[in-house]
Amino acid sequence: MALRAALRTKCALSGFLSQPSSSSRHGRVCASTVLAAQQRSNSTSSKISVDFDQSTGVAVMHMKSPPVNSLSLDFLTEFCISLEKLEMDKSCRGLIITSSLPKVFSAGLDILEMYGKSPESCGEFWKAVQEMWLKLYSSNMVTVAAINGSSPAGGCLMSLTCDYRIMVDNPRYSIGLNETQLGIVAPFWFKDTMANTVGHRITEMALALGMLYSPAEALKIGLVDQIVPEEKLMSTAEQAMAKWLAIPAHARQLTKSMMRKPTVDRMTSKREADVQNFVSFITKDAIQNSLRVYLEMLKKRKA
Ligand SMILES: CCCCC/C=C\C/C=C\CCC/C=C/C(=O)SCCNC(=O)CCNC(=O)[C@H](O)C(C)(C)COP(=O)(O)OP(=O)(O)OC[C@H]1O[C@@H](n2cnc3c(N)ncnc32)[C@H](O)[C@@H]1OP(=O)(O)O
Repeated sequence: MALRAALRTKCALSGFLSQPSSSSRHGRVCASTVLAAQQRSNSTSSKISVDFDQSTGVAVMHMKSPPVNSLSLDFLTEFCISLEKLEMDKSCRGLIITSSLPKVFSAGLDILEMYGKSPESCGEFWKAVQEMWLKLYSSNMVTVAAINGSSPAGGCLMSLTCDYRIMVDNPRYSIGLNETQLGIVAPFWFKDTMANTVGHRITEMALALGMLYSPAEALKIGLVDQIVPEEKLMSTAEQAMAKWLAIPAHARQLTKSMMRKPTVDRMTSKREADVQNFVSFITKDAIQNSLRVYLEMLKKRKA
């Protein structure tokens, strides 16, 4: 609860839509850069750890919530707090998001947060999902997803919010918005985020069929930007980051805002209604039944 209270306070202070402005980090004299004797810092919470290299201004966020980095309320809360801290540190210009777990980037939203829960819990959970999306999609930092494992549904959404996606070329990994396979529906802002990346028609078909793509297929439709062997993932992410950071920050940030603001505005203007929609949808008996069947299928597949 303390974490959630901390997050609420931080969010109230910073707002969600940090627009690039004359006070953006570009060109600022940065106290932490000047004063820091230590070039690297590390912060760790139970589900996230962050390595920040002050010499490059790039942080690497490692998701480390076994077994599958599912996006539970606690995970999302820690994630948003870490993100907010980096966003407020003007010496941090870039963020690489990756997983510390083998085989899985993120299994998406934690199904157990949506199954058998009260409407109030579901509402609190959904607000945290919205917040993660808003913070990432409107971040002033350059964001790179280093996708080192499967990344279905909410995991795919998290990747899609980044500026650039690099995935390990392993055909056993998959990525996509597979919600319909669970008997649920990707909300409009998941759909918008994917359509902004791969276009309307591909999104329509992908969402309707709940498609999960191999890395090679994902590259072909533009769902990821690059595929690389596992051992080259982080060096490629660093190279991509350097390329994006070489662009004048104010120009890059204004361009990002110009491209993403209509989508962000649409979501923020419907935020409350979206929570109500989610709660009334997910608590329906038929939807709860679909989630139960899906959870059983996951367990059977394992056995
Ligand atoms: C017009 C009206 C519209 C209204 C619309 C309004 C609102 C919208 C409504 C709803 C929107 C919801 C959006 C939902 C988004 C999501 O992200 S849903 C989650 C989707 N995720 C998945 O389908 C992934 C499922 N998992 C897997 O496929 C695999 O686990 C894997 C990620 C590929 C990893 O495989 P593997 O390494 O083999 O691990 P296991 O399968 O053995 O799993 C280990 C344990 O983890 C549990 N688990 C897996 N995924 C999840 C998850 N997402 N949540 C919770 N738990 C998960 C799995 O059951 C195993 O548990 P046990 O060890 O057996 O206890």
